[in-house]
Amino acid sequence: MSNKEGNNTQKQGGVSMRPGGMGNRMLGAPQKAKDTWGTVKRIGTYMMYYKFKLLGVLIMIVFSSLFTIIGPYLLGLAVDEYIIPMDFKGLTLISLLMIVVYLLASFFTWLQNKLMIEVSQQTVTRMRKDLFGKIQKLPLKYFDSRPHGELMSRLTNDVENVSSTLSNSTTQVFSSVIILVGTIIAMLLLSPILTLISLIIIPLMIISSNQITKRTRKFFKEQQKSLGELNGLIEESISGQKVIKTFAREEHILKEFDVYNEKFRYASIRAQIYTGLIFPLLNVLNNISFAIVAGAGGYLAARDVISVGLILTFINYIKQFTRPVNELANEFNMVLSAVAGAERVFEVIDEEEEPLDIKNALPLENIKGKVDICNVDFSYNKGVPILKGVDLKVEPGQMIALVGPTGAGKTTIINLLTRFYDVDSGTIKIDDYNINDVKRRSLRSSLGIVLQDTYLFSESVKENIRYGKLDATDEEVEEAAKLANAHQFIVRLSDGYDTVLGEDGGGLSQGQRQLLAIARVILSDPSILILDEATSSVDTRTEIHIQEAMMKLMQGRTSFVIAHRLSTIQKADLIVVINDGQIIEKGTHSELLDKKEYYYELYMTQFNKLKEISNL
Ligand SMILES: Nc1ncnc2c1ncn2[C@@H]1O[C@H](COP(=O)(O)OP(=O)(O)OP(=O)(O)O)[C@@H](O)[C@H]1O
Repeated sequence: MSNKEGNNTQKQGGVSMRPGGMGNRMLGAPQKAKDTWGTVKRIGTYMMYYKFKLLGVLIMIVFSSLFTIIGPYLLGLAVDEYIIPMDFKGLTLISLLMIVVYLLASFFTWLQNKLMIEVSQQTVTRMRKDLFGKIQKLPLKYFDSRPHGELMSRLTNDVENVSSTLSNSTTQVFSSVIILVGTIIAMLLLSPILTLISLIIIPLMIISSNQITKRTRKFFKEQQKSLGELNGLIEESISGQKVIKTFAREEHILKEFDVYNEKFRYASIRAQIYTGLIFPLLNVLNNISFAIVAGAGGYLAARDVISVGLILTFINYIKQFTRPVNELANEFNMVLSAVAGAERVFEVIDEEEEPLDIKNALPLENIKGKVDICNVDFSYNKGVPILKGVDLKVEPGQMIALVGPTGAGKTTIINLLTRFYDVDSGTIKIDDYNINDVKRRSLRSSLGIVLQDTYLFSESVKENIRYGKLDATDEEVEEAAKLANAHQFIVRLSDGYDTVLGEDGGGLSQGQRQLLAIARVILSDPSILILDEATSSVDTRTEIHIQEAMMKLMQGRTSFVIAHRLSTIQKADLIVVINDGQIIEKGTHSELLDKKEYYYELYMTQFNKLKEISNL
C-alpha cells in the first residue's frame, strides 16, 4: 500500500491521482535549482540532526513495502492451496493472515508517515529559525535592494514547500522505488514469463503519458502566466484602492479584470481538459494489461506452466506496480521544485551579514553629542557617487536642519550616521570616537530616530512606546506619552494605553503615529536625535502637537532634522544645504538669506510657498 493512500490520494482503477487533478506542478516545467545536488546535500545535513528517526522511517518503509508485496502473494496462495482444494479451515487461516498482513502494511505506513512528518517539521523549524535569525543579521542594504514580498515568500511559501515535500514526497519516492523493485523481484521469482507479459504495457503507459504531458505542459504554463497576471491585478487593486477610487477608475479596472479573468478561464479549461485525458488513458492501458495477464496467464495455467492463483497475484502486482510508476514522475517534479525552494532559502542564509564590530570595539556611552563628519564620500553602487566630500562639524546640543532638493543625499547622511551603510572614505566621529571603531549596538542606542513613516507593531499602544526602553514602567511610558503630546489622544482610544493597534499602526492617523514614535524616542533618551519631518500635512492641532513634542525632545540633544517646515528651519542653529551629494551652503537662516545664493533661491521658490501653509 502506498503511503499516500488514505490521506491525499484518490485511486482510479489502480492509477492514483491527487485531488483536483494532477496540478500544475506535475505538468508544468518544474522549477529547477541551480545546484540540485549541493542543495539536496544541505537539506540532508539539516535532516541528519534527526538521524535515528530517519533510520526508523527507512526501516518502516522497508516493512510496509514488504507487507505490500506479500499481500498479493498470499492471495494467490489462498486460491491455489485452499480455494481450489476446498480447504476451508486453511482458507480461514490464510484469510486471517492476509488481514494481519494488510493491517501491518497500513500500520507501518502510518508509522513511517508519523516519523517522517516529525522529522520534516523539526527540519523545517530549524531551517525557518536559521532563516529568521539571519534576517535579523542582514544589513539594511539587503532589504533596500530587494522587494519585501519576495523575501516574505522565501520565509513562507518556500519553507512550506520544503516542509510538505519532505513529509510526503520523500517517503513516497522511497516507498515507490522499494515497491517497484520488490514487486519486480517477486514477479521474476514467481514467473519470469508472466513478468514479461505483465510489463509489456508499461513502456506504452510511459510513452503515452509523456506525450500528453508534453502537450499539457504548454497549457499549464499559459495557465500559470495568466494566473500571475490575474493575481497581480487583484493585488494592485487592493493596495491601490484609494487611487482607484480617487480617480473613479472602478469601471476601468473591472474591464481589465474581465479580460484577465477570461484569459485565465480559457487557459485553465484547455489545461484541465488535456490533463483529464491522462487518467482514462492510463486506466484503459491498465485494464488492458489485466486482460492480457488474465488471458496469457489462463493459457499458461491451462498448460500447467503456472497456477491459477498466480494470475490473481500478478493482477494485484500490476495494480500496485503502475501506481508507483505514475507517481514517481509526479513526486520527482515536486521534489525538484522543493529543492529549488530550499535553494532560495539557503541563498538568504548564505547572504553576507552586517559586518561584525571590529576587535576591541568600544561601547559608546554617556556621550555629549559632538559630531564630526570629515570629507566623507559614499556610493550605494560602485561607480555612482552619492555623497562627495561631505564636511560637517556639529557641537553638542546643536540643531541641524538638512535641506535640499529631493534626491540630494539628506537621508544618505543619516544612513551613514546610523551605520546602516558604511562610508567609502572619510570619517564620522561622535565625541571624537570614529563610529567605525565603536560597538554598532551602542552607537544605535545613542541615536533616536523618528522617521516620517514610523513602523508600529500590531501590539498595544503601551508596548509600542515601550519599544524604546523595554524595562520602562507603565508610569514611565505614560510620562513619555505626555511629553510627546500623545497622552490626550491615547486616553480617548477604546482601551487607552492597552488598545491593540492594527498592522503598522492601522487605525491611527499619520500625525498620531508620529506622536507615538516621538514618545518611543523620548523613552529611549538618546543623546543624538534624527528626525525626518513629515512632508504630508496633518491637521493644524496635531501639527502643533508634533512641533511642540519635537522641540521638547530636541532640548539639550544634538539633533539632525531633515526639515520640510519653515518654522523648523528658522529655529535651527545651523542650516546645511545639500545639493547633488555636496554641502553647498552652511549657516543660520538669516546668514544664508543675506548671502542670496542657493538657500535664498530655495527659500524664495519653495519655502515661501510653504510659509502660507506653515502652521507656526
Ligand atoms: N538604497 C539605495 N540604493 C541605491 N541608490 C539609492 C539608495 N537610496 C537612495 N539612493 C540614491 O541616492 C540619492 C540620494 O538619496 P537620498 O534618499 O539620500 O535623498 P534625499 O535628499 O533624502 O531625498 P528626499 O528628500 O526625496 O528624501 C538618490 O539619487 C537616490 O536615488
